[in-house]
Amino acid sequence: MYVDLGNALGTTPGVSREALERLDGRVADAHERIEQGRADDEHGYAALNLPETTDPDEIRNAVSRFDDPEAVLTVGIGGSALGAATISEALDSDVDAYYLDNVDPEWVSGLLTDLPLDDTVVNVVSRSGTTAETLANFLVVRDAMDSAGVDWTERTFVTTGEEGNLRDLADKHDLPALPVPDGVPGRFSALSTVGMAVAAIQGHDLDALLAGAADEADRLSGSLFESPAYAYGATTYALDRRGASINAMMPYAESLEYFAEWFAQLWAESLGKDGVGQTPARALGATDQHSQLQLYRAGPRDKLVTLVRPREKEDAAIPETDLEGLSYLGGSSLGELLDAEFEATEASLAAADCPNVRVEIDRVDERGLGELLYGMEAACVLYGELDTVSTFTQPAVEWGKKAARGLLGGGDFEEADAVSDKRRLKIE
Ligand SMILES: O=P(O)(O)OC[C@H]1O[C@](O)(CO)[C@@H](O)[C@@H]1O
Repeated sequence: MYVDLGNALGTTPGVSREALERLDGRVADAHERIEQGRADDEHGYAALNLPETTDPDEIRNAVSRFDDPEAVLTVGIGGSALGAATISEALDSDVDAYYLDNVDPEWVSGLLTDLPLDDTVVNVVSRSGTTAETLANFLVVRDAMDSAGVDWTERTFVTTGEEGNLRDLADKHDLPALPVPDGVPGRFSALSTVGMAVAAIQGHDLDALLAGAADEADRLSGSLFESPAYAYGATTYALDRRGASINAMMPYAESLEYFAEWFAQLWAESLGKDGVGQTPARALGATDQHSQLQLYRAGPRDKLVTLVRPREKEDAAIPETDLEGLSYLGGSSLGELLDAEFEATEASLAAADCPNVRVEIDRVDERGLGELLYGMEAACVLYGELDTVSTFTQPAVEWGKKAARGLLGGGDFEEADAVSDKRRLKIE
């Protein structure tokens, strides 16, 4: 992973090189704390050990019984789906990957109608084993398989913790079960059993994913000027402290669209604590140049833009044309145009004094994804240390979970009654 901070220096909001040099002392202290946490396999910090602790053979063996299915359907939500989706959506495979990570009935029913259930592997993923959306979707999928005359126990494996409803189900029906890594919150689990089982079924190179991550891990050091991951984490932190409370993650590759969604959970759920936290905005280049860029360039000075691209990509020629005014396109290529758009957007933001950071990988392959996923995770951990937040918890999500369960009659939750139907001003 390569990071270029040039367009974050002296912008508005902006950070100076001197300020980064002053911050580097705190980066060194944070790095020491992170390394100690890794050495002690502490909750959360253990995520940064995954390049060594994830066993690709364990994953490959667990799914080896599913011989070349037409499709793999993941039933999970949040970190239990987004890591796998980021990897599978970025890479080509003959095995189609689908994700049920919401409980929209029309969407779920439509997908199950279209899926070849007799040739689909179902991957049910939940660290806690109790997430309502995941378990509800699993029950619906199992019923659809029953109705289709498919033996669901022959086509289902689970990835879950040692306890919970999902573990009980696996034990009861002797389902293949992968463990979730200890001490790794879901949003940090892409490079583990949670995020890599689908990649294994799709035939992707798990070792290259982990090798890319290991490369980035090897570059973590006591200075942001030596580590792309820390450079990104420290600079986004410094910009947030100076007013850039929004970070628009804008990859210039359709294959990285899911990566922006994964990044949003990583950044929001890790850093949004006790009244602070930089808001991730999901964007896509070049598409959002015709959508959100107006706000990024001419709106409030409260954001930075992260521009991500692969340095190499397969290309497609733009045919020559004699159409009036289009000669500049003909004979060029879509890749050249996309690169020109990337660089023009970068320059446009810089010309308007808007902070932006360039992040590049060699190409969107397993190694590049490993670097990018690990690099952003390490950047997030550093940011959390600098912002002195509890990076690896997510207590604020619990209220809504209990309320939803209470509203369904799954448990008493007075607060839900206290709030619902009180604050209404219905305009109908
Ligand atoms: O893997 P689980 O336990 O089903 O949780 C799914 C997601 O829900 C959360 O716990 C938030 O509710 C995320 O942190 C997690 O990635």
